[in-house]
This record gives sequence, structure tokens and C-alpha cells, in this order.
Amino acid sequence: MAMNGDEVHGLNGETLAPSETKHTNGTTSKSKIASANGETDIHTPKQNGTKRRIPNDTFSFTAEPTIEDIRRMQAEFTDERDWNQFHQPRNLLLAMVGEVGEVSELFQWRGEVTEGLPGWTDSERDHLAHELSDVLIYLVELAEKCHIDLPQAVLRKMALNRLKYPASKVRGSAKKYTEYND
Ligand SMILES: Nc1ccn([C@H]2C[C@H](O)[C@@H](COP(=O)(O)OP(=O)(O)OP(=O)(O)O)O2)c(=O)n1
Repeated sequence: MAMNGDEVHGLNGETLAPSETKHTNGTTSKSKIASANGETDIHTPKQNGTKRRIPNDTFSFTAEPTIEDIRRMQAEFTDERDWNQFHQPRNLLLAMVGEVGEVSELFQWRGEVTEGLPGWTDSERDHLAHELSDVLIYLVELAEKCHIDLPQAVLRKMALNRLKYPASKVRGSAKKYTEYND
């Protein structure tokens, strides 16, 4: 679901701050993710009365399925087919890389492609969605079979990225951290 602006909708369609979650028991909480992102209260007005700009506010995902949901659904899919025997880490890695290749095929002979894929047909977008899903499914299963708790690993890695690339130092520059002299 694509959404414009700084609003996210809860289970009953009410407006939530993007870092808030509406639980089935009706309570609302600010996510761990928001604090890991260094977000404070994103709806707090600035001194001059304007709201702080929310990064990446032109598109967002639906909340479900979670990564754990995807792990479980794929585990059921493979169990039902007795395919676990074929899904060892090396197999899954190669399968994932193959699917990354299929994503690449969709881009390889085009010129520069800009955000939102202007000019792409619905069928091309569907094809891309399928291939990206294949990559994600194999990535999640690879992490599972390697006993990597992927959501937690992502939180830790993003915290490390923030330390390595302080915004105050690198804003507007695409240089690798090793290229900074200090
Ligand atoms: N041994 C397999 C085969 C398939 N799948 C699942 C995971 C992927 O989401 C998808 C991959 O299916 P295909 O290998 O048929 O690849 P594509 O769907 O990309 O088909 P094609 O290669 O024709 O584009 O199916 C799986 O888990 N294990």
C-alpha cells in the first residue's frame, strides 16, 4: 500500500504516527525501530511551528507479513513438499543469487531507472514484484537455516551504520567510510 504524507493507518483505519503501532488489544506503542532510528517524537512541532520532515515519506509498506511470518510460511511450504533436504544454506544462497540475477534481467538493457519506475507497465511491475519476493523468501530462509535472527541483526547493523556514517559528517556525500581521512 503506498501512502503519501506523514500518516500511517492503524487496524481500524485511524491515523497513527509512522513509528506507532496499534495493537489488537487497542493500545498504541512507539516501536523499538523508531528509537533505533534515533527518532524522537516525529510529530513534535519544531520551535518555529513546522513539523520535522519524515524521511522516505512518499512510500511505505504494509505492516504484514512480518519477516517472522515469511519465515514461517516458507517453512510450511517446504515441509509440505519434503524439500528441507534440498534447502541447506549453500543451496539457498545459490537460489537467492539466481533470483537476484532475474531481478537484474529486468533492468539490464534499460537506461537509468528513477524512483517509482515511471514508464513501466503493470505487467513489468508485477514481474519485478515476483522476482524481489523470490529474493526475500530465499534470504529469509537462508538466515533461518544459518540461525541468524534477521530482524535483530538488521537493527544491530543499522546502529553500526549510523556510527560509521554520522550524518553530521557525511551528509550529501556517497564516499565509503574508508575514504574519510579523520
Ligand atoms: N526448490 C524450490 C523451488 C521453488 N521454491 C519457491 C521459492 C521461490 O519463491 C520460488 C522459486 O521458484 P522457481 O525456481 O520456479 O523460480 P521463479 O518463480 O523465479 O520461476 P522462473 O525461474 O521461471 O522465473 O518458489 C522453493 O522454495 N524451493
